[in-house]
Amino acid sequence: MTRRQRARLIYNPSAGKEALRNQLPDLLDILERGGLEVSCAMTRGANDASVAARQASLEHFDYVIAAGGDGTINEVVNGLSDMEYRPTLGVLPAGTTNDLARALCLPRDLKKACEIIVGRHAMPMDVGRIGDGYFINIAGCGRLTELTYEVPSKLKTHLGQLAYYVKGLEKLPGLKSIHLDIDSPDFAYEGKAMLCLIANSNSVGGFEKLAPNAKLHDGLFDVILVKQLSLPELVTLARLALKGQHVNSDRVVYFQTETLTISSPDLVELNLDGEFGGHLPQRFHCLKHHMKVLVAEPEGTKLLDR
Ligand SMILES: Nc1ncnc2c1ncn2[C@@H]1O[C@H](COP(=O)(O)OP(=O)(O)OP(=O)(O)O)[C@@H](O)[C@H]1O
Repeated sequence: MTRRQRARLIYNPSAGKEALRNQLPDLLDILERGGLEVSCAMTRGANDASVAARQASLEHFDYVIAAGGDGTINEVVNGLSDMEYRPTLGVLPAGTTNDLARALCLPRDLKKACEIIVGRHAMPMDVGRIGDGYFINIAGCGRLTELTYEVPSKLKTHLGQLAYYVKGLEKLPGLKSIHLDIDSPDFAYEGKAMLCLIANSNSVGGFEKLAPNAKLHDGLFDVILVKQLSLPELVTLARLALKGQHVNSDRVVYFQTETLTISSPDLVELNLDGEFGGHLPQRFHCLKHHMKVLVAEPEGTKLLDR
């Protein structure tokens, strides 16, 4: 008799609008009926998801299911990325923005997302490495990126995605540029910038066209640098970004690369998948196909063809 495959469900009960708490029994039922033997690990605070993911790797689970927002998925990927054996990742998008789930075309409905997990259709996914840490969607620097971890969790629970825009509007008038020195085999830049994003996926901060050519499995980062600009120019650019047309602006530099170094004479904070990720200088590497992730069968095939 073949053994049932084992999954460790790592869930953050505080993520998003706290929908996981009520739905957990139903979700476990779908996973079990789909032939998975599931055990759970609930997070209580920072780094718990990383520790639980590492443990699941040591115990040779077939799958690790990350249930929460991008912060929880980031922790799970950080826990797994250094391990020799990396279970296939499943995602239950229970956060506020859910950038990875958007990039993977996963449904927001958690029951439907469980159906996709039991379908067991895996595709390869790149992971970004920076120092001894990892990211899946995005690394960013510039004052605008700092707002993502300044949004209080209570505000996100009540307002969802809107909480980010409220915080963004509050910050806009005081926004200052920073000096960046970017070096890569594909492009170099030295000068003032409002923002620099190193994208692994096409969905960043809920904007699905911010890095329009980014693919999760191409082994490349899409780098988007916004040069110094005035407040009205920034508003115009944000409007273009909704349609993916900002990359044609002369205020934007857009290129793809496997590796790059960013430094600055200023004290510049880094944002990794929406959380604080240390300071510049840093070297970034895109680790091609470092993980496997579960997706819907026709969607996953389309994603690979894109
Ligand atoms: N039980 C818990 N109670 C409160 N905070 C928690 C708990 N477990 C984990 N956390 C914290 O939750 C954060 C990650 O949240 P996550 O990204 O999953 O959801 P979110 O912030 O609602 O969604 P998004 O990242 O999409 O905005 C981490 O900073 C982690 O320390």
